[in-house]
Amino acid sequence: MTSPQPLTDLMWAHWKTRTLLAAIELGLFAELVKGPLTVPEVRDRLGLHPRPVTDFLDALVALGLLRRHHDRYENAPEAAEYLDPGRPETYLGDSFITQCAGMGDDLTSVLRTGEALRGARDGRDFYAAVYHDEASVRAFQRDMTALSMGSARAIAEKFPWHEHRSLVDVGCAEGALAGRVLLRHPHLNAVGFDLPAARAGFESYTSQLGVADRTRFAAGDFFEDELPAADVLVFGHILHNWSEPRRIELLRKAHAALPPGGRVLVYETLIDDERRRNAVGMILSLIMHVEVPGGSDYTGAECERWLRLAGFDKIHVEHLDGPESMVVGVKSAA
Ligand SMILES: C[S@@+](CC[C@H](N)C(=O)[O-])C[C@H]1O[C@@H](n2cnc3c(N)ncnc32)[C@H](O)[C@@H]1O
Repeated sequence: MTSPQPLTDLMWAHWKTRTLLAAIELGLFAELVKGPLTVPEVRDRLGLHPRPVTDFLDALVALGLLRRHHDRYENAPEAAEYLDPGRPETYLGDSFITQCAGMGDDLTSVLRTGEALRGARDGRDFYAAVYHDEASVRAFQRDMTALSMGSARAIAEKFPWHEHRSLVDVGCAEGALAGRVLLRHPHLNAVGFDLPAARAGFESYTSQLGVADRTRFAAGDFFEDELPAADVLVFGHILHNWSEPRRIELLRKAHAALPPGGRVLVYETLIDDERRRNAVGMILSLIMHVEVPGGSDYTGAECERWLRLAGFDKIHVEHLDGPESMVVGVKSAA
């Protein structure tokens, strides 16, 4: 006899996420930022029905998202840092709404038809659709910042930045990676390279962080234009948007833009080489199939092969944070 628990765990995992989504949609965490509240206060402020509200709040306590002292509820530290919309630098609430509410409903049809959401044919269609106005560009960028923050902090610590003076964050979005690294390493300068629509977000984010005097935004299309030169070129969550030949093309461009001794750094939700353990990596790969045909996540070994084809050596793979890892390669002197 086997236990049904691996299956029922998945069912409860869905409900745990659903409960969190309801709290985000209702504005609960934002309300608790103002101070601890009792059940009747939460009920009144959010306009909730009295019957389910105590179970709702205590379920969030059990999930570790709220804390209860006597009859008052407050945000747990993780909720205070990542679910407070007043902290856009780390806010993950919008990511939960875009990643979890509704989008996965299309997975079955994508698996049947191979057609991506909104009929996108490749990453270009995807970004053209997502960047339809300034507000949606900013929402996408904030999402990226929140999702990449763990990796950005880990890269600021683990990469040998003291050996280099400059970096280009290729497909920088708001510049979360460049911002974190520059805050930690005052000797560095950075260029954020992205489509023109990303400029306003990048410039506002880096000036909020106080690193604008050491950053510059370069507008361009990484398939049409050369990449700016620097000691280190970073690709964060870039390669998984594109087909394999496109990935190799970008890495070859990076090789051309680096000086001898320069490094390329690819960070991504890398799938483990055996394709057995990093479920998040494989699920994110499914999300790529939903969003952009040709897009998918990949293993460290696959990335290492592309880096070698592009001319890099001394390649290593290193874990960063949660399900994310980086692959680093060196451009050796000819
Ligand atoms: C998935 S986001 C990753 C953002 C950031 N590197 C991170 O890890 O959070 C991909 C980025 O690539 C940019 N991008 C997409 N197509 C591009 C192109 N053809 N040329 C330059 N940037 C592009 C997008 O605008 C977006 O900012």
